[in-house]
Amino acid sequence: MDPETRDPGTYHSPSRILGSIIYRNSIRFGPRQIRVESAMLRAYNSGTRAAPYESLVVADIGDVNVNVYDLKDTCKRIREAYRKILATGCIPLTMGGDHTIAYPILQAVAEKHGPVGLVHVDAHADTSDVVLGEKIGHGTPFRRCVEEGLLDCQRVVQIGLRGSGYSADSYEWSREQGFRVVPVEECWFKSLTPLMSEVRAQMGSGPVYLSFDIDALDPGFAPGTGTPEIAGLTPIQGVEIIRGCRGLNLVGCDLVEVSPPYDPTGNTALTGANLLFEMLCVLPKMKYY
Ligand SMILES: N=C(N)NCCCC(=O)O
Ligand SMILES: [Mn+2]
Ligand SMILES: [Mn+2]
Repeated sequence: MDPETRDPGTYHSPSRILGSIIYRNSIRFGPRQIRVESAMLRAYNSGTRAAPYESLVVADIGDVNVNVYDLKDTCKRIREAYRKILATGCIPLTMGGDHTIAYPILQAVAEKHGPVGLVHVDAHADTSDVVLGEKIGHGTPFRRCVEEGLLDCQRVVQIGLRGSGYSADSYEWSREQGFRVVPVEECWFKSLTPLMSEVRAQMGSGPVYLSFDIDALDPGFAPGTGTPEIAGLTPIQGVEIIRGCRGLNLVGCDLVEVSPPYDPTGNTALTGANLLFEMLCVLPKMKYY
């Protein structure tokens, strides 16, 4: 389709290689829709018997005042906001927004905790150096984090990676840093509970950040996202991963890339809300009946 005749609401841009990258935007409306769908959540976790509201002080503290016209300024605003949030002793659970937000959040997290472990659940490694000419974007956060020493690379795992890539081995850079890479093919047709036993051993007792890109799930379950990739994880596997984080020294979590315009049933936002609840239920000092 001729770039000039495309629907102005759809963002296309020639890639450096073939075709074009089609990024379905409006991710910034994700938090609003996740809040709407979170109305269905109850107080206790029937699967794990966790009682989050008996264990912790839990609050929705609202949105960071981002700059929708300037991504770099938005990152600065997020970093400054999270410095203040973390100074209170809070463990933030963040709704994205696209995966760019993990970079400024981890800048603030590492300032407080030092280089942290990372459980990264995603279809994409998000370790590109430059995408569409930009160093800051949702395809580059973890490259920037490594460059700035924010991650304890031997304690990083990336789970669910898949899809077409910019090179034959899209995960080479991750492995070169010392990350454990778990491509989706190693997840197909199996419970991820055994994998999470290995991840807990890898993470040890040090601080860990959990970053969950909703596009880790198969688009049949979570179509409302900007860069869907087929043959993904099931919601059951997503829950297994999060529940497998029980006992880790979690210092922060996020759930990113929910795009409401592509989520007509609301199921993607509903799944995001439930995954965030599961994250709440594995935080340190949780009471279980
Ligand atoms: N959805 C996230 N976080 N990243 C997608 C990157 C897609 C790309 O660079 O082509
Ligand atoms: Mn991502
Ligand atoms: Mn992704």
